[in-house]
Amino acid sequence: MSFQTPSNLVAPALQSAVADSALAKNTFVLKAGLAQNLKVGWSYYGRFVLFIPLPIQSLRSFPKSPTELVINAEQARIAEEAGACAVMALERVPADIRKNGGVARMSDPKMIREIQAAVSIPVMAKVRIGHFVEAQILESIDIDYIDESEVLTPADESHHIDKQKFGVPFVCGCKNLGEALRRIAEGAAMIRTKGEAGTGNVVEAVRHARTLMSEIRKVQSLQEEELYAYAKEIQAPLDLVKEVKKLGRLPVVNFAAGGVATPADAALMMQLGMDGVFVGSGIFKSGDPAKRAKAIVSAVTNFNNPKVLAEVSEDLGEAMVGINISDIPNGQVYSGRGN
Ligand SMILES: O=C(CO)[C@H](O)[C@H](O)COP(=O)(O)O
Repeated sequence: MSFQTPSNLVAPALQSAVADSALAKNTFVLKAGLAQNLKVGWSYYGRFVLFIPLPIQSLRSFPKSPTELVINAEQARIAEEAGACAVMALERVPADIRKNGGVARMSDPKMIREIQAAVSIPVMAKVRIGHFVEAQILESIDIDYIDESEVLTPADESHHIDKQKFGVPFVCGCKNLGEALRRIAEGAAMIRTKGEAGTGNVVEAVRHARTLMSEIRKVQSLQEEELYAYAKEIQAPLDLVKEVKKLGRLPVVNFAAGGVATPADAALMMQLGMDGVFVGSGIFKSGDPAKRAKAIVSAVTNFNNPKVLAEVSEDLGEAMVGINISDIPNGQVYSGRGN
């Protein structure tokens, strides 16, 4: 496998694409070009990108009131109009998966096709950890990216999907460097922190980002001969540990995910060194998803500018209420799934 090194050359193009789409309300500028980039394995540097996982039932029902949690067809484009570079098609945002319980599986392909038809930006969809047949099905319907996600109920407690066998790129979650490198060795083209999805609580995403970044700094400080023992300690392939030392970062794009609920949360994750942000429940469980989505896009782009962050944080309406991690019942801590 060859690893794609982030290329700063592509960053300005991507940045302007996001800015353009925010300006040109109904003009969707992140089209095939970006999809192509996604498919060739994230050969660009996605620092200014925001992903907004999109609840799929939004295409099927209209809200009964402004605070209705089910989102309508218009809102299917919220993410796109807000400047997101991709959407994640799923039936329920993680907060609802958490609330409803039961076994969470890959979404109905018909529903995913509806999302593909509704937006022009790339569409991602989730499979259960280890469920390679769900991945084969998604690949067959030309999904742009597969998320092998701990938010769904794991299908295999010991094995992740061998992602090298697929043409479609995969994203996987991690809590630390060892986990990230194991997923990359299996073929993941993108990594995200796991955080604790559906809680509206950023604390776990922060923990995972800090752990990952400090372990990357540790690798950089080690001498070559010390890498062997460290690779063994974190249970990661030696060649990838060496690659991290050389690059001073993961060899693939790394986004924050799980619990981001405010523009400040998104900027926090960016300042901690993430390349972009996934946001789902924090937007679609808030009082004004459209406004919050735009604000979060702006926060990701202007993550180092407190004045802009203050402006976009104003008057956003009700935020997602959120859950304290200590209140999550045993077995419902998603970040512990699939190590
Ligand atoms: O796809 C994901 C994980 O597979 C989500 O992007 C992520 O975890 C979103 O969580 P939240 O709803 O808390 O924003």
